[in-house]
Amino acid sequence: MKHFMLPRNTNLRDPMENSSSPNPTPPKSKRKHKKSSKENTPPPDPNSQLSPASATSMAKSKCPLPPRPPSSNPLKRKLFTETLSENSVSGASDSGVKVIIRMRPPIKEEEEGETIVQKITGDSLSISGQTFTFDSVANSDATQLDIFQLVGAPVVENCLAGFNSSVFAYGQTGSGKTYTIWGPANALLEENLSSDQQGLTSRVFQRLFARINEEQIKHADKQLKYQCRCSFLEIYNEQITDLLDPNQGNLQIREDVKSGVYVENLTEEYVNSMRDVTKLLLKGLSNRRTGATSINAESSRSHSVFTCVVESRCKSVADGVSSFKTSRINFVDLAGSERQKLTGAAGERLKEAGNINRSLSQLGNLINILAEVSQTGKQRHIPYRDSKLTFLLQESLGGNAKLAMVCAISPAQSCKSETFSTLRFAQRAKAIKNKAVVNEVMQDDVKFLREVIQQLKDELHRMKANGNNQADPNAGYSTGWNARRSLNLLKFSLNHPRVLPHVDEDGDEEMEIDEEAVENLFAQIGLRSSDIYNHSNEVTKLEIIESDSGNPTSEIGCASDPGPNASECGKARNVEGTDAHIEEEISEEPKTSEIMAVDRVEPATRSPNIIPAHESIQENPDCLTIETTDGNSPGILKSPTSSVSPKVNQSTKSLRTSSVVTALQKGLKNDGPEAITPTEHLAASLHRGLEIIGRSLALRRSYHFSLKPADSQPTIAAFKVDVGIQTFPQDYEIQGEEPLVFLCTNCKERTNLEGKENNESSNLQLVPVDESESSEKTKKQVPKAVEKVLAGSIRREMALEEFCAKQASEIMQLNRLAVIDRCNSTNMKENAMLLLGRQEKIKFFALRALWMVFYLLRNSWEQS
Ligand SMILES: Nc1ncnc2c1ncn2[C@@H]1O[C@H](COP(=O)(O)OP(=O)(O)OP(=O)(O)O)[C@@H](O)[C@H]1O
Repeated sequence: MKHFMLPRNTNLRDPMENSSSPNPTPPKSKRKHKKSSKENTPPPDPNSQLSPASATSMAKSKCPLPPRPPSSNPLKRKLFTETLSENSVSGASDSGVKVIIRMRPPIKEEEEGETIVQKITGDSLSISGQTFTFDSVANSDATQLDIFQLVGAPVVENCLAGFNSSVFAYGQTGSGKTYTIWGPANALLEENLSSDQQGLTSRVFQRLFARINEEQIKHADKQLKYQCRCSFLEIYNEQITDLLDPNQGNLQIREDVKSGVYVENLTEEYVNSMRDVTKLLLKGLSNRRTGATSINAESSRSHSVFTCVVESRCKSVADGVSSFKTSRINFVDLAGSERQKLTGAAGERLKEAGNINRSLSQLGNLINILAEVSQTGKQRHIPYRDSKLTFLLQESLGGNAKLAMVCAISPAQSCKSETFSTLRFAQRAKAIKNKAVVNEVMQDDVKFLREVIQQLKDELHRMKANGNNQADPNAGYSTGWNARRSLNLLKFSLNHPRVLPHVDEDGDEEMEIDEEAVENLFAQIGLRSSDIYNHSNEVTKLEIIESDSGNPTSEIGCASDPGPNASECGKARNVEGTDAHIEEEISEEPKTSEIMAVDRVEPATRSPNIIPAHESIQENPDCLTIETTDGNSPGILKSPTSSVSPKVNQSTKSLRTSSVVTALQKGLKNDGPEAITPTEHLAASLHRGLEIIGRSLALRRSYHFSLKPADSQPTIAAFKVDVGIQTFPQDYEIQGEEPLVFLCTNCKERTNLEGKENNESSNLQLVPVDESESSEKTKKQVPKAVEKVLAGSIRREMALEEFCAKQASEIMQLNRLAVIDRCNSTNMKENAMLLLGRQEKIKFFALRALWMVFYLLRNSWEQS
């Protein structure tokens, strides 16, 4: 049951903790929870013996109650089902609605008339030659005890087992619903407690208290304790009234993720004995709206719902682990359907009848839909909110509750049409499948989740601390890094080992281009695309050459250590077989450095429009890194080499915006204390990069990649646009004079690059080439290669984003479960995920923007 009529936050509270008193402290609520001082000594049980099934159920249980359950709250239940160990969860049981037909004896006026309903067998009847079959058919001579044994006894055992249960009485006015559920009013009086007229509710409570007593004695070693609290309400003309405090009218139904559906401000009172319950029943029933109709002198004009929440706690003798169970029993006496013609209702009665019929028709409609869903498996909208009744009782209708429907009928010919209607309703109700689960939480589970929450809190604090430390050049990176660690932590905590989905980076799928988005991007960074295209007239052609010869020029960018010794980053490693490509994956251990292969790039003629990397780094650290291995190189264009189809190899994976942030923050440090956010850095970088590219585009320069043959001439240093890689041209030596040696601070490996074989991946170079010698094919290949690089990165980022979203949803579920320790960490953890999401979004945005720019470039080249 979805916490219907339960005060907020009461479901998983532990009122019995530290309480040896049989009368625990009432929950905090506007509703009253009156303790009873009565002894929990059940009166003699007039009802029949325990069912064998229940005895078996008890015997099997480790604690006296059946297997461990998910929570009654669907969200909590889901989380438990998904995250906790097998033995802590019992599966949901699909249970059909139990339908019992009860035929009342003919009343005086009907005695002379014809009886049209005949019971055929224990579960079937016939009416006007038509046969109907249900779970049970109770003839007019069936006693209240018979009905208790059919319906009430299972309710008690289910309740003790931790299942929610509901009993609905449905039928036309005067058919015996009230009689069945409550019994005649005088049967509730103390002197008549053993009367055979007693209604179902009284009998259930008698049995319940007897069983509770029995179980507590039997499992005293496990400190088994029970606690019951009750509420009583009516829905009259679509308004809810508290029958235990009728001054509280027009109560509102609320729903939240923690408590499910409940009635705000509804009185709840603790009950420890039959006497307590009787008192409440008498009080509530006397406050019910009744009225005389031609069929029933005391007709109920409202739906009334009596609810009892039973909570239990026990401790396993073996391991000392406590378990908490919560179950709920609803007794629902529906107002009777009536035909105005038949009842002769007028005035207020007529208005009531209209409301009653409307409400019952909405219930019928809901039952039809639920029956259809159960039979066909089709997903449909279930209109629970059509009426107060269905909204309030939604958990009983197709949800987490075992439902029994007692359909009362009259045998009289005059009621034929109504009886048919009731039987058809009963048939449809029979088709509904509920999913009742045992509502139990183990202390171990609570402990585990508390630990996870604490870890997440700590992680969030660390992230925040790092994120706020703008002056620290490492801040951005470490924040990003911690975000990854958080994901790992989550992955670990939630016991969901998973890796980022593999993305084929070299895939050739076309990416969708949003021209408008490109324009927006330009606008955002303060440029108009037209400005860019009309910027300059110089013609230069750059080519990325893949060299497999000696003298490979490689840069190993130390992306992860942009601190004070950042200049040491980009230290030597043998390019071959080194970390030429960095897989962007979540690893359990933090990586202290990311080493990226960058190719030596030689400048063409030193165009004023092309900014050397070292200048750009010194003058404007925010720009995209354009590096040169030799800032002093003469501006001689190298003869183009024959082009080979470019391979976007592993080095392309070095396009990482996480490094951008790092690099930018390094620059930030050099620039002084002024705090610039990573987003601003990114925007500035894009601005600068686009400007450069735009100028080149305006000059109708062609960029393309080629594979440089092994025997190619040493290239002259040129510029290379390498997104997100911090370069340190000052560390470069002119090729041929000194071996190029770079050492990463972290790995401290020193490798002489000279004369070593080059990994293909490290040899991408951007060099000026003669346009005339470039083939059309090559022209197209250049942007395509870049496109692939960017597309791959974008896909990877998208995958990461998707992963983050999944993790976020898991955290959300975890947050919902956080009711267990009443921690207010929901927002914190959500913020954490937002933070994670933002990091990834920045990267994704940057890559996407660059990809768009290159796409435009390609178009332009193709056109030219
Ligand atoms: N099984 C029964 N045995 C004896 N009397 C019965 C039985 N069922 C109903 N009655 C009597 O029939 C009358 C109408 O019953 P009841 O008030 O329970 O009908 P109802 O379905 O609740 O009607 P309404 O919907 O108008 O409230 C009552 O006087 C009740 O005592």
